[in-house]
Amino acid sequence: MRVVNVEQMRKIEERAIRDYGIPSLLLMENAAWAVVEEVRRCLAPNEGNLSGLRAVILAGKGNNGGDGLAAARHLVLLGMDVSVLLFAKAEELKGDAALNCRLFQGTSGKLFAIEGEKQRLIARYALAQADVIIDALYGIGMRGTLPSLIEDYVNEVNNASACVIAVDIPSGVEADTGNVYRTAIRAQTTVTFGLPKWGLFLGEGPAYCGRVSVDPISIPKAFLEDPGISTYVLTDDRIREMLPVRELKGHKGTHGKGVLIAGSKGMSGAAVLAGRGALRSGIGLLQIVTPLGIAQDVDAGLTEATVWAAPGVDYLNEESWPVILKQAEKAQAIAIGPGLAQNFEFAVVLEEVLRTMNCPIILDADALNLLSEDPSLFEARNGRGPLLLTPHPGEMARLCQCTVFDVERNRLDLALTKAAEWEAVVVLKGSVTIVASPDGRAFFNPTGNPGLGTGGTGDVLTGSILAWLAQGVSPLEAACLGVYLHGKSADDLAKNHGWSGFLASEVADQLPKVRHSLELKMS
Ligand SMILES: NC(=O)C1=CN([C@@H]2O[C@H](COP(=O)(O)OP(=O)(O)OC[C@H]3O[C@@H](n4cnc5c(N)ncnc54)[C@H](O)[C@@H]3O)[C@@H](O)[C@H]2O)[C@H](O)CC1
Ligand SMILES: [K+]
Repeated sequence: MRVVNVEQMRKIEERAIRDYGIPSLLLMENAAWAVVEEVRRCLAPNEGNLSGLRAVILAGKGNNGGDGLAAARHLVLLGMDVSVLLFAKAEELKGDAALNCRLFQGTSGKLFAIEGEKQRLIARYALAQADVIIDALYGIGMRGTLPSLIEDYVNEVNNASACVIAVDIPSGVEADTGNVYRTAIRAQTTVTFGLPKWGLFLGEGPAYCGRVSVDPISIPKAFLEDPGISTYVLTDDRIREMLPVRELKGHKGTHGKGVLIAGSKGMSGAAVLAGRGALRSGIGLLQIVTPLGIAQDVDAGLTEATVWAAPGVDYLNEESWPVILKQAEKAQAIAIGPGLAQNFEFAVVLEEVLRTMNCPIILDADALNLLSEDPSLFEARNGRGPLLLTPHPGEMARLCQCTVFDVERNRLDLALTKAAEWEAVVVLKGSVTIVASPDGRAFFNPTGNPGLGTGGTGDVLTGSILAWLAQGVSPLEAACLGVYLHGKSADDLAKNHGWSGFLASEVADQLPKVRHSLELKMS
């Protein structure tokens, strides 16, 4: 599914109204129904009866407020006790929002125009008693900081015990950047219209929007699938299309051979975990090249891989090249970096691999650090074959010679710019990992949870991407499959363990089950 910025959403809305001829009031009505559905899901998922329950709608003066007022009217008709806190004078509202305000005023619902401190007690009481609070203060029209009066109410909503539903985007979250300047509504669910907005996946947006539900509000599919929009969110359906088919007559030769160059003294685990990620992602043959001194440990840690000991003893050095060459020549994909350590002697070998190997190469961890020390290594690749980089924000900052803060504030743009500049698929890791392609496409990954914030999970991811590449998946799709299934494995583990305490090796071991459950839904 595509993900849009404000300009793109406005254009789609305009086309729906102008070219398709759908009245804007109907779009607002459909948006309101989508909110009502979410109220039902939240308060009365089984019997669907909302009668007698209390709803408070915070409405702003724009069309987001109009959506809220239209939803408020439906909720009254469904028997709810409804109060609208309108942060404007009713006369200030325009167009569809003004009409929906008048229609609401014709119901038995209560409308309080909030101006300053006067209605504070009533509003506070209503919020404390509410079963559901609907945030229709600001949508994609919001810029910058919230007015201070509204901020006070936002804080009160965030302290209330009710279920909070945000309309289109939580108020206070900027739709293009996900920036939150001081405070924003913390929603349990965000019902977003047409297509999801960038801000739901960037900056602080993901921490505020809760579960995201997307409603097309009857905008034609052709407008929502505009080929001019090149930012996407990964979904089960899209991932299913990317999964390679396992042929009945397949064997380890046809399932791909991958070479993993990893490990150093004290970090044999990184090689083992990356290897485990690869094997659990279905690679046919995995060969690990690792320094002499730890080869036995790696071998013992991963029975199913073949392990090649290369010079030197604790860290790979210049003399490791012949061993790497021998293995890598027949590989369908190569991954370099997990646990290699900052080892400058290896830079010469890295350069050789980049210069001579045609197959896709993943650079991770310490290989990325070598690249930031010597960016001329990029030139060694010189379009010879696909390149994939898997930096976390710290590694990205070093590669781009900026701060982590700059990376986090600029994730999408930076990932895309650098993917084009480096002619590489960039997997910029984070709570919402971005996979950026040199052709300008970018994918947000919605899976995963804070339980992944533990040593070794990045190594598992690299191994998994290696396996998809070895099985013949394109670099962009291999990266998408890797991050999505890795995150989904963690989400599966979180069902039993919560968001902490599961191990990187368990994430790897969960991968086949997660992949299989997607395949089952396909058949
Ligand atoms: N996309 C669609 O097809 C549909 C969207 N709908 C809803 O409409 C809103 C967007 O409505 P809009 O009127 O353009 O903007 P807002 O409601 O978000 O409010 C803008 C309003 O607020 C003022 N403002 C902006 N920033 C600030 C600030 N920091 N402080 C104070 N005031 C601010 C601005 O000047 C405007 O007056 C969209 O999100 C959907 O919810 C349709 O209803 C259905 C079709
Ligand atoms: K909102």
